[in-house]
Amino acid sequence: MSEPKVEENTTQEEKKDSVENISEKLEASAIGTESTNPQNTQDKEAEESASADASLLKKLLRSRLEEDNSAIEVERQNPDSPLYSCKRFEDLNLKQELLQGLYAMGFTKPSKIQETALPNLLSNPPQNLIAQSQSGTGKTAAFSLAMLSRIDTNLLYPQALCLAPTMELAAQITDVVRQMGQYMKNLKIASAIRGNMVPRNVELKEQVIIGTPGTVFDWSSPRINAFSLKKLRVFVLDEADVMIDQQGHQDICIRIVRGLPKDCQIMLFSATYKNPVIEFAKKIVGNPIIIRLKRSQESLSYIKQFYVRCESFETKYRALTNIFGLLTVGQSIIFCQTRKTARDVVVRLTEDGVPCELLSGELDVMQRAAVIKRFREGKCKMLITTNVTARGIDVDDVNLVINFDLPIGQDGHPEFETYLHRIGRTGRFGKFGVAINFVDTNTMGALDQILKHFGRPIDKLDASDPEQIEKITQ
Ligand SMILES: Nc1ncnc2c1ncn2[C@@H]1O[C@H](COP(=O)(O)OP(=O)(O)OP(=O)(O)O)[C@@H](O)[C@H]1O
Repeated sequence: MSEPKVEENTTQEEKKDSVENISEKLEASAIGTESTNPQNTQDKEAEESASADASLLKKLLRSRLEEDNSAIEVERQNPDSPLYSCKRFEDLNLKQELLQGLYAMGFTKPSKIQETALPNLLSNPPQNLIAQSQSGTGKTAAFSLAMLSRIDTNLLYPQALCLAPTMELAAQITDVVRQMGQYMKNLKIASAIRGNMVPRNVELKEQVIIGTPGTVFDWSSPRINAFSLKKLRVFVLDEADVMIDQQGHQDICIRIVRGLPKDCQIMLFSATYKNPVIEFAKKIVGNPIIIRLKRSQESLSYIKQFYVRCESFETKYRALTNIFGLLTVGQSIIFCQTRKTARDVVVRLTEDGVPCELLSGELDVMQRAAVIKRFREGKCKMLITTNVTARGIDVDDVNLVINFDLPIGQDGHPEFETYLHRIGRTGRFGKFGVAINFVDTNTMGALDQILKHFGRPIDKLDASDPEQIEKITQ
């Protein structure tokens, strides 16, 4: 049996128009693939004009990306923005070594959720919290600071536990906590994800455990007995709505909550909560402070949303390759509804010589970790995936998300929360992002519902029109 994977730190270290002709226009500007539509081969001029559009767009996007830092400053001055704050980290009563960690990460001011949640989270006696804040607004940093503030690194046993729905997300949180706690002496972090094993009946020395529910529960069970829930001071549920709403996760999460001592602080964080989920959460979390967003605040104004009308896999695929010719700045994520579609897209792109990688549940643990690592490092620029990557993954160079398929539930209705989480992979912490939805006759109604639900514009996209292209970057 191997040792647990341990992260150790010592001293350093809406308005909707009908879209009809975008795919034909895009077909004329296919880049990296041969046009398969003979009607379009006639028009060489269209190709040249599309290529000029492409370079215009690239320039605009580049300048937009360069403006990002000042855009964040502008957001910070706007009281309606999720990045607005009137406090400084120095006002939040954080330990000196945590402030150092924040400075090392380049964080200068807290975001709204951080300045609102942290005083509550750090107060004594500890208070429970159910918090909502838009994607990419610093929830992870908020609860990581709270966990690190509550632990005593002189005590060598688990005191803080954080659960996340996927191992990629758990690994990402582990990274954030490690960076933030880099100046805390003796800090040790254990990563409880599938594949990491621990010896039986030997208490872990790590003060923080971050993992997925199954493995964490296993480690705490009498069979493994690697830590005691009863000794925890802080318990965090990230992506809390899915953790308490999804079969499989729910049972384990509830069993873990029931095993916690009465004075253990419980924090739930997510960008989305359905009302019944909040009601249920209130029942399992004693006397919580609740921070909620109005529906109109849930989606971010700096993620521009568009849609392209495509009636088949072929037209979607052509639209994809053409848009890609236009939007090659930074990195992108393409969401498909099924593993099969994701695989089919990857196969086609690969045949056409377009570098991309697949990340879906059909890959094993090691393969998934390797793909996400390459994506994070920028070695992979285009990720084709399913909902497995919809939540939480934070790669700040992602400036384009494409919904190759809209997220539609088995009941035929759009999955609003999944939509928001997917598009929230771009537009991180005030950065500019673009989300493009491919819709056909069957899903146009779902797009309409998404538009009405969030009350944000989802504009018609016509890539042959320079004005429209310019609109993308405004
Ligand atoms: N105060 C801050 N100053 C600067 N950057 C920050 C700050 N807080 C967080 N960030 C950065 O913003 C990005 C998004 O933060 P984070 O991943 O915590 O968002 P989130 O709200 O948890 O997102 P999601 O809802 O997608 O899980 C990260 O790259 C993080 O490093």
